[in-house]
Amino acid sequence: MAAALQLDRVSKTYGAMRAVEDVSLIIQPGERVALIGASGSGKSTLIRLAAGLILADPHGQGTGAVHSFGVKVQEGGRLASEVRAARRHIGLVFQQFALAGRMSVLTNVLVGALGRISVLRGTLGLFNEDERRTAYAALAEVGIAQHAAKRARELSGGQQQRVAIARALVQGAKLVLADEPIASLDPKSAKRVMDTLVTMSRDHGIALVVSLHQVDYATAYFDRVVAMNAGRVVFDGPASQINAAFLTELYGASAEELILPSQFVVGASVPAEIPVTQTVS
Ligand SMILES: Nc1ncnc2c1ncn2[C@@H]1O[C@H](COP(=O)(O)OP(=O)(O)OP(=O)(O)O)[C@@H](O)[C@H]1O
Repeated sequence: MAAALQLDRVSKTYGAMRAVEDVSLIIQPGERVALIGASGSGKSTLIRLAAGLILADPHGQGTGAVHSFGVKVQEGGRLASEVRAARRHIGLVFQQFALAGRMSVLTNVLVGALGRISVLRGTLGLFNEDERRTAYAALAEVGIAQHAAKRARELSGGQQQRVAIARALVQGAKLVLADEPIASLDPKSAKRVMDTLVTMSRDHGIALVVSLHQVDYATAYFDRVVAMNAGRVVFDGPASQINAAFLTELYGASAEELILPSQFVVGASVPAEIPVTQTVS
């Protein structure tokens, strides 16, 4: 089967700043990968490139290409003609909860169905009973069905992230790209959102790429970690290899940003070197 995500020699330059430099990456269907790196290392840019939200630098034939499940997203600095088909199976979860705050939670989840229904029906919000049932079931799956009728903005940050996950489920996403989904959340909500993302991936065989600042979450929830520094992939391997000493080797002084004392233990695989200030059962 084609890779869930394949990046071939992708770069992105902003003015004189190389945000992403010559990155090639393959994520298999159903695979879960944490993308780590200090602030400014290129994680968000890489995720946006993967989703076709921004264009890679034009490099010529065969480079700067992004494919998802064999469907081209972009190549050589141009969006592919089939990008809409690719986006249909790519779910997105962002740090800033990208929901329509005034609309109901259920409607926000139904937006996930828009790729499959007519523009007119979607614009008028004419979702049928089946679609509503599916959206409701997705909300139940992420544990917030009781909030279906509320306006999205009335929900907490963690609950809003779970709405975004439910939307990806309704979309029928086969790949979910989550850009710092827990950056604005308290530790308890962060754990809940990570649990929900990983459960969604496992239960539905959805490939998952999550960019994270907090390395302890990466090691607790993922088998594979991709580490970026100054736009480049500097490590791609088992999470078990990641500890404070290794991060210092990779990042020097900026490793501190990634291995700040955890607020709580998120899993047994938190590296022993990371000081833990408080334990929550
Ligand atoms: N739209 C933009 N215009 C100019 N420079 C940008 C833009 N987006 C990102 N950059 C720069 O590209 C580099 C990589 O940024 P990016 O946001 O991808 O990093 P990041 O690892 O996600 O950081 P953070 O963890 O702080 O979100 C940074 O130096 C950033 O300032």
